[in-house]
Amino acid sequence: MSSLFRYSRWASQFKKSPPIFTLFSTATNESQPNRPSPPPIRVGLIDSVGRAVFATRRIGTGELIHTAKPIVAHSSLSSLHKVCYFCLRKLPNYKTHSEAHKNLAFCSEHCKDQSKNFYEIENKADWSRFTEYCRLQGLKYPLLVKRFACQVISGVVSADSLDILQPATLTSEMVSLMEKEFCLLRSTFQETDIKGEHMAFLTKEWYTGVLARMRINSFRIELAGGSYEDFLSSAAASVEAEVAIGNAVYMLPSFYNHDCDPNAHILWVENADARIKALRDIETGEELRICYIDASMNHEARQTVLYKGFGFLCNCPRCLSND
Ligand SMILES: C[S@@+](CC[C@H](N)C(=O)[O-])C[C@H]1O[C@@H](n2cnc3c(N)ncnc32)[C@H](O)[C@@H]1O
Repeated sequence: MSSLFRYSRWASQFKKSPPIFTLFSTATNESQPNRPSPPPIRVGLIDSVGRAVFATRRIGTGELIHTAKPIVAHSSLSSLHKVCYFCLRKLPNYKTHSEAHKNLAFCSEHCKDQSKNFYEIENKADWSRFTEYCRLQGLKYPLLVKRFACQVISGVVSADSLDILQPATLTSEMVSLMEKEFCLLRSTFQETDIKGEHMAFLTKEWYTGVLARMRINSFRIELAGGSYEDFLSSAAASVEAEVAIGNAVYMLPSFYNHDCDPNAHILWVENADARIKALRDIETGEELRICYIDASMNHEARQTVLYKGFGFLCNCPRCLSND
């Protein structure tokens, strides 16, 4: 099946839905008053961009709209032994690369416990060839797919749990370039004692489908330094900076569309838990948008980066006015 066909089949699922639908209930639960209130947002569908996030009440500047835990996270290769395997929190006394031994470290018993099952799966294999290949090719998504595959094998997530996310359209050239990393991933698992039936999902089609979703929906995690006020002044992270501690995929943040003059912002303070905050006052019913790129670039450069990185031509008001 061609990637384009797969994408149009994915997109047509949503055309069958009413124009605007609510995926996440925002009603307060009066029978459980101690439960935190649901976030003041709903996910709806609009013609120009597909799914989108809307405010269900007025949201003030600087308000924390919601937090989100990753579905899957992986440290960047340069941070591999410097951050917690599970939450990517910086470790106080990390080992240097030459000292580092095979096992990765945790920041707490809680993180160790949360990732116990898939950490054991990952630790059964020798990932040195796979990791080296990713390092040489400058690849980050295969590392996320590897971690996700370990989660699937361990049974903590199902193999189709990312299917709801929008996939990138992959050219046949991109798909053939993935052959080597896919083969390395599969052969690394095959060298372990993991039973074949637990790896039945690990086909090339599954790999490319997951990677296509990660290309569009994964976030590069940079911890916010300084005060939140300092951070508000910088609406977007630089795509090229070397300060990322890792990458992660989330569910709800994946429904936020891009704007070159956003009203919301995603940030990370101490680990991979994301916080979505309002950059300015947002009215009830207004769409919430974040900025995927460095918004200080000029119009042409922004369009190029968005098209190459995410495959879309930006239709935000700033771009439509050629600013
Ligand atoms: C992370 S997803 C956002 C949620 C997406 N609309 C959905 O239905 O899943 C990013 C995709 O949304 C669309 N999109 C987001 N921002 C856009 C914009 N400013 N202009 C045009 N399309 C946009 C593009 O198709 C892009 O690949």
